[in-house]
Amino acid sequence: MTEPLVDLQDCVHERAAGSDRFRLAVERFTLCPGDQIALVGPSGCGKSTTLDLLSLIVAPTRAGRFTLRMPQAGTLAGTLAEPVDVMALWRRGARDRLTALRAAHMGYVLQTGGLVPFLSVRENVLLTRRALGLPCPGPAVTLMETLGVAELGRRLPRQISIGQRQRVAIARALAHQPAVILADEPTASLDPSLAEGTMKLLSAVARFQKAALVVVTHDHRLAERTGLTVVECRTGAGASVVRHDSARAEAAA
Ligand SMILES: Nc1ncnc2c1ncn2[C@@H]1O[C@H](COP(=O)(O)OP(=O)(O)OP(=O)(O)O)[C@@H](O)[C@H]1O
Repeated sequence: MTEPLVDLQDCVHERAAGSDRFRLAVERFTLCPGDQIALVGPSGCGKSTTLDLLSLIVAPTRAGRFTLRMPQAGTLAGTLAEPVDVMALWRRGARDRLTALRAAHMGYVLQTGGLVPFLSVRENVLLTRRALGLPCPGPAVTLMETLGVAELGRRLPRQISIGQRQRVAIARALAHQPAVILADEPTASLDPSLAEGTMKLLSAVARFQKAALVVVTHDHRLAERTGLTVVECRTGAGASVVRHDSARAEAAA
């Protein structure tokens, strides 16, 4: 059985804004190498919050288990290192360690690209590689060619189209070869024909790099056409619930 990269069990995140209370219960969530998941559900159900939990940006209020087991440096989805107890890191307030884990092993694609406006396309793509001290450009050249943005390297983000910006954002998220790619509505700002091509490219490059992919999307059908496993964030009595156990799904197949 494949070992999960991410393993959450009985994880709860609660927040209050004024008199509004929000409660998200991740009953179980495992993410294995090669998984490609689309997280869908009604507006406000907690899809982005789930992504923020997975990307170590938001702390769980409590968790029965929250571990990360990432590939050892330089093995690209090969041998997995010993599990890291993420919940223990949050309890200890070890934010530097959480930030380092996120930077080394995760890539994040935002809805509107989030590119640094005063850096060229090439420097945007290389940003995380440089921060991690990895050789540059490394695999970024092939990645930019695959995503059709290699010719745009010298331009600034404002000098390219919105569709190109999203493909640059995908290149940036993958350039340091993270084990996990998280994307929040990566095609929402694109027209439907561009959205389909971009989602399929994201899926293809993630598969090529052997990274696991979690995409938040409103477009259930696009997720299915792309071949992503659809996981629903359900709203219930007083809480939203997410459940996905890819390790079990594989065992049952
Ligand atoms: N920074 C915040 N402070 C307080 N409440 C927040 C904050 N961000 C989100 N929320 C609330 O938390 C709940 C979950 O929000 P979240 O963004 O995770 O939902 P979502 O499913 O991604 O929504 P959408 O599909 O509309 O983007 C909502 O009730 C939202 O209003």
